[in-house]
Amino acid sequence: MSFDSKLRNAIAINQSILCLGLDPNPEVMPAKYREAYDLESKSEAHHERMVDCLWEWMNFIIQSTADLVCAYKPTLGFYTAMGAAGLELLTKTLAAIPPEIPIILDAKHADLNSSTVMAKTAFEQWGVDAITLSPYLGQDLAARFLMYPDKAIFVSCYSSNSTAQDFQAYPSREQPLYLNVVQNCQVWAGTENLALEVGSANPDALAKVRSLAPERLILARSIWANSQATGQKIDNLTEILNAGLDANGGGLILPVNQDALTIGDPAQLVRSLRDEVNQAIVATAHQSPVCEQWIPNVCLIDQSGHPHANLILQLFDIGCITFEETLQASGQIFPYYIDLRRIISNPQVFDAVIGTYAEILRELKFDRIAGIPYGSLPTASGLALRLNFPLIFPRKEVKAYGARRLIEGNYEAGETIVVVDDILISGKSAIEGAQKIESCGLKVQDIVVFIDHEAGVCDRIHQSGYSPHAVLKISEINETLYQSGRITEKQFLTLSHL
Ligand SMILES: O=P(O)(O)OC[C@H]1O[C@H](OP(=O)(O)OP(=O)(O)O)[C@H](O)[C@@H]1O
Ligand SMILES: O=C(O)c1cc(=O)[nH]c(=O)[nH]1
Repeated sequence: MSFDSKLRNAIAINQSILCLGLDPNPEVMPAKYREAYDLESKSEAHHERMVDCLWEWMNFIIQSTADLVCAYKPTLGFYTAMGAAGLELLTKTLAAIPPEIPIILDAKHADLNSSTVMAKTAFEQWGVDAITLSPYLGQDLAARFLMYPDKAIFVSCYSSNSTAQDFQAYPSREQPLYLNVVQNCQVWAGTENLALEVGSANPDALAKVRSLAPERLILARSIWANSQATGQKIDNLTEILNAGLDANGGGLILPVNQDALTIGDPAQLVRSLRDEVNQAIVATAHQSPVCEQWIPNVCLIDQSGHPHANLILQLFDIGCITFEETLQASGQIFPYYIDLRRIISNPQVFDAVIGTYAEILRELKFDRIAGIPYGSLPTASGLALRLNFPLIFPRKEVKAYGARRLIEGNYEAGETIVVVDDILISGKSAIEGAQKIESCGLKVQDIVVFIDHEAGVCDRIHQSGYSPHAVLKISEINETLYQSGRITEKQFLTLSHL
């Protein structure tokens, strides 16, 4: 089962968004295990027994809390620090975790050279479901771990450590590096495979990350830093929930105070925290409709969200929608430009876009796929390979040399062709392409595009005798970008007045 499904199930079954660290730190070992541990530690030869003491402790924590948390998070450093015996302890601890509870290995891995083997060991040998990574090696590092479609990475984007401010807040409060990290890794992978880790007792950073990544899972850390002692209550729980929850009241994992590891009855502490958090979530959810109904001129994110919201944001982030006066093929000048040709340079986005076209094509009847040059040729090629259909394309200009063909690729007269284009603006390119195909004895019924620019273009396609299908309407893109804070009100209005 994928990390994403496992986590959702664990949240639902245990009614908990709490994640518990499994850190065998001898310094905070409870007295019950401490005595035996201290005794063993007096002798070098008794190293194995010391590890046994730590395992008994970890196992007790797991057995006490497995019905109260949505994930466990062992910190790799505590285990590797003990050498070979520590790795043995890790293996035993992982094995004690019930298979339905996802494991997030807190490795903060940051070494590119060892990343392939690390991914293999963590995901295949240890069987963990997710791993934390340091972001500064960039997408190359993440890519090694993203080779596993059922697993996930948590990109560590903000730390509560005060001296980390020197880096993460650089160069300015308005455009700090950590938000750059969030924005950048939005295009590395979809929401099922890439989550964010934010360590802060102060909800501000969490809120900023959430506004840039409205759809991502966030693992909050260090929220206990300002709370008074024994860990039963988080001082600013409501603020943290308001800052970190997504528009659907989910998408957030909270840590249990590490005090839970040190006390005699961890179940009681975790249960009372879980109940407190759940009540606060319900109270938070009750507040939202009131805001939505009564605050005028403020666009809040629609609770239901667009099913392709994540993809829309990724398209925006890779520069597919820009706001500059641009000459269109029709000769008109628009104050924006939609450039879907950029998707081919980002494999994750390209793959997701092809998936959305494929859903539509699977419902249609045709013999071959035709792409409209040039913009849609890569997409049509991707679809031909994904759906296992032959590909052709009408040439934009017929060459004065070579085979001088109007249609490239093989076909039989009378076959039905589905036409694939990226965007319908005036509809001219798609209609002319379909007509060229028909002029060679083929039939065209359906034209499938990624974006319908609206303003009557689908009517024109119908009037020319074809059926238009679009993954997205420009108005849906506009709404999603505005609700997520990606575009200003002025830009929203620009795209609204087509
Ligand atoms: O509906 P329309 O008004 O025809 O506009 C949409 C067309 O414009 C773009 O192609 P473009 O002509 O820029 O050529 P390219 O794909 O070769 O870049 C786009 O790829 C569509 O095919
Ligand atoms: O030429 C156009 O009209 C045009 C093409 C395209 O890909 N995007 C856009 O906004 N306009």
